[in-house]
Amino acid sequence: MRRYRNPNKDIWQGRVSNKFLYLHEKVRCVPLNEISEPSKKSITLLGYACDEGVKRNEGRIGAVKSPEIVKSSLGKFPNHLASTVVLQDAGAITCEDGNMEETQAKLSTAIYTLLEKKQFPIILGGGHDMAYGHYHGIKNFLDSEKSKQTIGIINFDAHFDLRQNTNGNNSGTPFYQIASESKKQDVPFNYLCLGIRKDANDRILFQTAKELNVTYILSDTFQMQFLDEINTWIDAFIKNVDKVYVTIDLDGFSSAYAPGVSAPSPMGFTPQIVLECLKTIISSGKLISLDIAEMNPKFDIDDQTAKLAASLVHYIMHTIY
Ligand SMILES: N=CN[C@@H](CCC(=O)O)C(=O)O
Ligand SMILES: [Mn+2]
Ligand SMILES: [Mn+2]
Repeated sequence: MRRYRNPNKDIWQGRVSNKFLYLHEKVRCVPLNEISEPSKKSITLLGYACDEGVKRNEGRIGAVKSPEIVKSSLGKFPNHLASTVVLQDAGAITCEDGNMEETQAKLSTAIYTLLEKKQFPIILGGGHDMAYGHYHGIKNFLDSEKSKQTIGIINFDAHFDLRQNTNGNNSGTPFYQIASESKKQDVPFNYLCLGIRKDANDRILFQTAKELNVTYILSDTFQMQFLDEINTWIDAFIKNVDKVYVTIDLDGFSSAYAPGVSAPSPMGFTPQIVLECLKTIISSGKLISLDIAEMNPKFDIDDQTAKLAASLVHYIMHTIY
């Protein structure tokens, strides 16, 4: 299959217990075209091995290699999932020729398939252009169901990623593209950004956010001492939509936690506030799919960012089921 790599079982290694104590012992490698409807609850991990969008956005490339590194870190973590929960690795969507748009389309189709097969998808990027394909997969799936359901996008990020795509699409344009298409289709654009840095978004981006009615919390208030108020904003946002798509850009975390990204944030947020917000989002029962973007192993230190991404996946898996 073009733009697709089968799961590689060699990356799933670690301490051997023979009692499913570790996630590498729990995970099943299942190619995308063999994913079937589960009798139990099922989580599928899929890579988005593409940093073409980062390259086009003049960022530091390297994220293409991240999905397998995050999976490999996760495999060494303990497994506390119930035996009734299935965990699958479905490989990765790839981009060898610079055609990011076709890779996004391939991701969209993969998301549609995963949702149709009643999986909870966790997508590991790759650049944040992943969000454009991911959103479309969710939208196409919901549109195929008879009831019209609305999607709320919650983005943990230092950046709005609302750059206008007049000179092409890249890792900084996905939510602008979604907003423009939503307007044309007369579909609401529900976008909540958590952790926006004033020193990392220019005036045009703030103006665009205002015009598109984007709700956002700045990084200086996206902190544990404001948790009650933050939860009030999240609850109000979720109440207004049918399904929630969460996207976590690792460059929103302080570079003390996430040095391995294209655009680091020394003044970024903490893992604690993100876990609290994820708990709130998951408890709504509306979370349909999730991704983690922008991990760049080339700039990681002692695998800290890979482990942070793996810890987020670990927390999410153990909180949804
Ligand atoms: N994915 C988004 N990237 C940021 C990059 C910022 C930077 O290079 O400092 C953006 O376009 O805003
Ligand atoms: Mn970002
Ligand atoms: Mn981003």
